[in-house]
Amino acid sequence: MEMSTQNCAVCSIESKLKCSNCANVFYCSVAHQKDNWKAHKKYCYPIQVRTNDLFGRYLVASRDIKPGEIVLKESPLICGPSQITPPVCVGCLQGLNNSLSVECERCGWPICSKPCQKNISHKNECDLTVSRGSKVSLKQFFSPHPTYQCVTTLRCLMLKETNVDTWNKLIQLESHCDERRGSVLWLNDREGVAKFIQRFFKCNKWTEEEILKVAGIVQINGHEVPLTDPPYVSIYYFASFLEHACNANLTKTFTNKGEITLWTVGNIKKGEHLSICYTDVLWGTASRAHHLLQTKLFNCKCSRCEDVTELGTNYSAIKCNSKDKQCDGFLFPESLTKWENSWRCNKCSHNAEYKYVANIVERAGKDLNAMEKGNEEHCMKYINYYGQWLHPNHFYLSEVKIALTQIIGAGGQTALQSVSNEKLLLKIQLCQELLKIYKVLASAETRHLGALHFELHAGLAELGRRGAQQLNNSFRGAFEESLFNAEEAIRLLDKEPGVLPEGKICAQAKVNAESLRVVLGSTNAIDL
Ligand SMILES: C[S@@+](CC[C@H](N)C(=O)[O-])C[C@H]1O[C@@H](n2cnc3c(N)ncnc32)[C@H](O)[C@@H]1O
Repeated sequence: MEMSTQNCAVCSIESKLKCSNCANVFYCSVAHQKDNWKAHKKYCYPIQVRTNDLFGRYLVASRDIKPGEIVLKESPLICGPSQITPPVCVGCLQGLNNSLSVECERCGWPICSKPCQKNISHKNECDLTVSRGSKVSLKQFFSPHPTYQCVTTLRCLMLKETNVDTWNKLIQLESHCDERRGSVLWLNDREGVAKFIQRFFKCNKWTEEEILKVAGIVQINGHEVPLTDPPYVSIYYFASFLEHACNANLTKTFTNKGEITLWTVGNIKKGEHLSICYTDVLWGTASRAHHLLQTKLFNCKCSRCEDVTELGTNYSAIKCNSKDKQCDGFLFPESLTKWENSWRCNKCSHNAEYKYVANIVERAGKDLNAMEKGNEEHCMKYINYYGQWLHPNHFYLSEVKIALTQIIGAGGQTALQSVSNEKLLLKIQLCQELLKIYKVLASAETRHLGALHFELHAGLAELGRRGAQQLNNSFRGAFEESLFNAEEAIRLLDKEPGVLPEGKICAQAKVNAESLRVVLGSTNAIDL
């Protein structure tokens, strides 16, 4: 990382001119800035690496950053299959099935088609399998296959021989190898990755310790990339220094080529910590905390985790079960650190045993898992039933409500036309309620927010159409609001790659917004 300096990056003369994009590098003249551009552009981002005891290395903004700005865009150091995955093509990493699979002629690893055999990233496991003396033979494609557990770690280990520069970057990253030792994940890595590599490839190139360190680097720094189904894993260099916050200030997207792009939704001040969310923002605090501790080995102390009401949204709250039936309060954990202790009502101070809370949450979770998510009737039943115990904003109810916003009128504008008025208004109301919650909880979660804005836009456009048919004057307002929401969807989803559903939603929103502008007779098109 280039350090902030007052000396010209080319001739070392003291200088006040600094690169306006990254604010990290100084030049004595425009000529020297131009001379250095080729070398500098790889690092020209408004970020600086800092270190403290709590986070280890982390990134801060090196200047004020405006909404929509790209803060970092970089190619991966390495890509490979997820550790737990059914067999995927070892070339392009796409999912396979019995009819879409051939074997690499040299090593037998499954590929989707002959050209993938020559994919350079496959050469690692291919060469090692050839020197092992017998081919891989995989016959089932539906459940996670143990042989795949080692592939990405193996590809990282091979960098030491094949690409020393990349290896030197990778090996600097956090592995938590000491803290992980003895944990369930570490024991699994020892058997399924370290011992497996040594046994399967009949190879002693690396010690168990070396393999476990690299397996740790993959687990701590790997990003799940949704460009394939199932997603694959990539490790990036600078992006690995980003700290986690459940209400992060950066949005992460991937380009069609697999680069990571990190950008801002709101304003960020110079010196402010830059963060992404390592876990699922739709989960309640207890699940997020558990996941972060198990997989990334830290306790999150962000403002959302430090508040049992989750920033006033009551996202984990349960209805009070006091004998006094009049109480319309909600139960929250008494202790921030121990959600398994008793819960207390925010109105009548009634104390509920954790057993009572756990029982409701467990049942609601199991029923949600077992439920057919695309079924409108099941979703309605779930909301009515669990609405008896859970806060209306509770994470399980919110998840089902998100599904409902997509199910009602699914299939485009013509499908929405056959939806009853009551259902149409429900779709609109749910979108508005959910947007209110998630703008507070996770304002950088642009995929969810963008999709909700799109559904709201669609609902309002249909409301406008019905109003116009009945010569009801309110239709113009509905169309205007619909256009606003289409524009919001575009703003939030514009950096999504075209291959992902969100990229397709964005493309549709652009078409719809144009039609709405025509309907409204507006010529003041916004910048897209
Ligand atoms: C992807 S790495 C981030 C870079 C890392 N700090 C380093 O020095 O390489 C993830 C690790 O950073 C630390 N970390 C990230 N966010 C944190 C947070 N909000 N609180 C405490 N530790 C955090 C944890 O040790 C976590 O396992």
